[in-house]
Amino acid sequence: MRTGIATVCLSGTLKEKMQACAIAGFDGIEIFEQDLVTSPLSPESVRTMAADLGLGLDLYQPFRDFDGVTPDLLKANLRRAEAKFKLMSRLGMDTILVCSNVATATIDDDAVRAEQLAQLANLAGDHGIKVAYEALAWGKYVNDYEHAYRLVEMVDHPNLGTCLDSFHILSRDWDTAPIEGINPEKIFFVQVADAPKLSMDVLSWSRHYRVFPGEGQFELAKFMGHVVRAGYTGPVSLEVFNDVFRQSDVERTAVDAMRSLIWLEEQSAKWLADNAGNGADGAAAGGAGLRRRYPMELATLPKVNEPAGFNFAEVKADNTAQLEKLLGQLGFGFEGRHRTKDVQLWTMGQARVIINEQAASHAEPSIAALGFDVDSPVIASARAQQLKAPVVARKVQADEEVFQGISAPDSTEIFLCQGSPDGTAAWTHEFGEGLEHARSAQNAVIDHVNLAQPWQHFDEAVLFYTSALALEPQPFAEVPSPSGLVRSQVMETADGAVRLVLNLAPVQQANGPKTYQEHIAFAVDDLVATARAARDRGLDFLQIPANYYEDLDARFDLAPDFLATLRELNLLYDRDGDGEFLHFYTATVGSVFFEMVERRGGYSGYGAPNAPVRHAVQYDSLHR
Ligand SMILES: O=C(O)c1ccc(O)c(O)c1
Ligand SMILES: [Mg+2]
Repeated sequence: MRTGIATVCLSGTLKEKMQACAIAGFDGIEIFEQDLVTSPLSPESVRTMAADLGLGLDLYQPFRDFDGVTPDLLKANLRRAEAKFKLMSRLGMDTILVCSNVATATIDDDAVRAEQLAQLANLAGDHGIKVAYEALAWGKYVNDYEHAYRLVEMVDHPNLGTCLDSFHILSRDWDTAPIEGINPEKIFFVQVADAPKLSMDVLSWSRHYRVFPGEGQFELAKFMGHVVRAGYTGPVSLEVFNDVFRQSDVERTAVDAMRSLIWLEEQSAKWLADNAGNGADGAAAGGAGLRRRYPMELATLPKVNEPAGFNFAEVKADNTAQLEKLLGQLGFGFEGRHRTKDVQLWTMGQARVIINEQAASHAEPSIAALGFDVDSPVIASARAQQLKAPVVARKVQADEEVFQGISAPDSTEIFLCQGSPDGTAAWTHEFGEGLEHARSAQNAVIDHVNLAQPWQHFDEAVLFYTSALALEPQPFAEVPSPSGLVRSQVMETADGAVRLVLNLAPVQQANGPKTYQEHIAFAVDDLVATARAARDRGLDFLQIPANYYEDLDARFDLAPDFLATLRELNLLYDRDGDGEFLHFYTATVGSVFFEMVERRGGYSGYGAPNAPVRHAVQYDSLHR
């Protein structure tokens, strides 16, 4: 698959954008007109620079408001087009995107449009230029890709084809199957963008909220599957208008973009394999089940299953006393120090927490690393690296387990560990004898981990965990908090063994308290007993307001004894059609706190109705 990206996706000058695209490994770019018009570089130097960087200049765009106009306007439009064709020959470019008329069309007649597009195609032919006509979702008369293609067929000129843009097609919910019926010679260009499903006017949605494939909710593998089956072999190019990406670090965004195409390529191949034998493919393949080859080559990636569970969580601090105290009070036992590193191991049943003492001085406790159980750490690491995940190097001694580590977008280190059927971890032998602690007899596992994401890396994080770790993004929620509306996105495995919650922290106020907090939640079988024991050990619970319990009673009509127990122990409660959920939180140290949960029945949520209470209490304690 030939990869591309429009310069409009990125921040910086044209030169910076081109360099970042080359570093990220793109085959070609679309030059967005504004980027050239505002550049000090001559068209000739852009051409040379692209050649030096090994970047194809695949599309010049956009040319607007051409078709369906009065004769006077048509004359002016053809003059404008000719100037662009001449410019393109200086750039050494041969394809221009013409989008359907939004502003100046006054004649709604396909015969007129076809006649005008034919004149444009003739002129383009004189300059050796190909015109890719794209239906904008908000085009005045042409806003549907099949309509745009009908016009291309009516004109039937070698210099006129169509551009398919997934956003314009999927935002309008157009059926994508008819793409297979398009003559592949007439698909001059394909643009891809994902988006969250939002209800707003489609122009605003398109201009501000597009995201890279895998970061939104569109069925892009299916879209691409139809494009591939149509027989298209040209560039598949990202065109993502996004307010955040346009102000983020350009090299980093280009890598995020490239990751999305590598992932989309794999997902498209998978869609084609899963859907072999239906639609046009069935007829071509001569029946179900036959794998066929398509003109477009689709690369695959090392395959991984979703992780089987958390292997460990690691918290880092320069002063670890508070963390040790909290874990001890929760019922964790100290298993000892590592033979060669300044780290401690604390466990409760199968929940393993590493306290890393190597943090820089004055570093407050924060979640530094997460280990996941995978079938094959080497294969999982190969996949992540092919998806351009940065590798984390950790020093190991000869007889120690080698961890395959990658760095997540928020710099959390992700370790891919060898899972074991009984949930134990071989590396724990590297830790010396611990002190005897009055540890809990209860089993525990890591239930979920909640990571605070910097606002500019949130979408990147969703794609990272989806593509590299095979977690499934769930629809995101918004949690009201005194410091803002917190966007919360659950990423989990189908069986719920791994649940990661990504929270977009509200922007930090200059002199305000820290809004950045994250936590590790452990599941136990008997939360009330765990809470009682923790209270007896002096645990500092997050104090839940009395109003909460009144509301709880109003909503759930709880038995008075049970309600009294919840109130007494600062427990929170939720219930749905599948089961019940009990949980409590510790006070925060640095940016970290812990949660203990008990799931009853098939409850699979996180106590979402209780999240605003937690946020409010934490905010309050920071302001005190
Ligand atoms: O928003 C626009 O104007 C615009 C321009 C060119 C495109 O290819 C597109 O999809 C949208
Ligand atoms: Mg487009």
